[in-house]
Amino acid sequence: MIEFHDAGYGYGGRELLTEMSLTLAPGSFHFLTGPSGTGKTTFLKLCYRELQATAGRVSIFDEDTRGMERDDVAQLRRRIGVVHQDCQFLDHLSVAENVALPLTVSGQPRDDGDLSDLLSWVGLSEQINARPPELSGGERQRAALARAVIMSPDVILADEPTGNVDWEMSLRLLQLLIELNRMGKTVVIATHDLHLIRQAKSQVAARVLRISNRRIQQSGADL
Ligand SMILES: Nc1ncnc2c1ncn2[C@@H]1O[C@H](COP(=O)(O)OP(=O)(O)OP(=O)(O)O)[C@@H](O)[C@H]1O
Repeated sequence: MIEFHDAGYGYGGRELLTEMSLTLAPGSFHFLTGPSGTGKTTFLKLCYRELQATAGRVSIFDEDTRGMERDDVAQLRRRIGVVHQDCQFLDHLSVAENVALPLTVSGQPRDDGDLSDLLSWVGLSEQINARPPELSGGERQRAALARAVIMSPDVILADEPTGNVDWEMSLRLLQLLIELNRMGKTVVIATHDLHLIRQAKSQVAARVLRISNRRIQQSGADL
């Protein structure tokens, strides 16, 4: 589904990630971990072609992402939902409108029943008409997850989705991501939280990608 072939990336010629060869198979569940600043967000950006590898090659859905046309990139992004680390929203729109934004932007019809089901799945039924500044940290993360999955993507990339929330909320978010994986979605979660990785182990066949010394090391979830 997403394949790295001896891929590397550097900002401004300074190598950050190197010699990455790995496959994120359809329906797989991966944690991506490593100290702050080692390149987790950068790796995720390579996975949705926000960045292009500066060495080697990254293929997404069997397509080489080098020199891809803008339309092809847009097409590919529709199949990938991203939960960004800072989960930005448009503050003048309601939670429901923010979550539905990917549909609006791509000119697709919005089914209010489906939207309400999705918001209830993430536990935000009460906040449908709230504005983003009224949400707590955990509610924002769940709204960001709902927005990432509204287009029914095949892949979900979550960048520190439990960054600013307490343990109980982290588990709730993890549960939602595990449910998505059970529906057949490929899931990648970037996190510092080793407890979260251990917690997932009993429920899902998670693999761990650890960034160390500019390279990605793969292992099971036995930490
Ligand atoms: N646009 C950019 N231009 C130059 N350097 C950048 C850019 N984006 C990130 N970097 C640098 O690349 C390195 C890796 O950043 P990245 O955000 O991928 O790390 P991370 O592992 O996700 O960090 P954190 O856990 O703190 O979120 C950092 O040193 C960062 O300063």
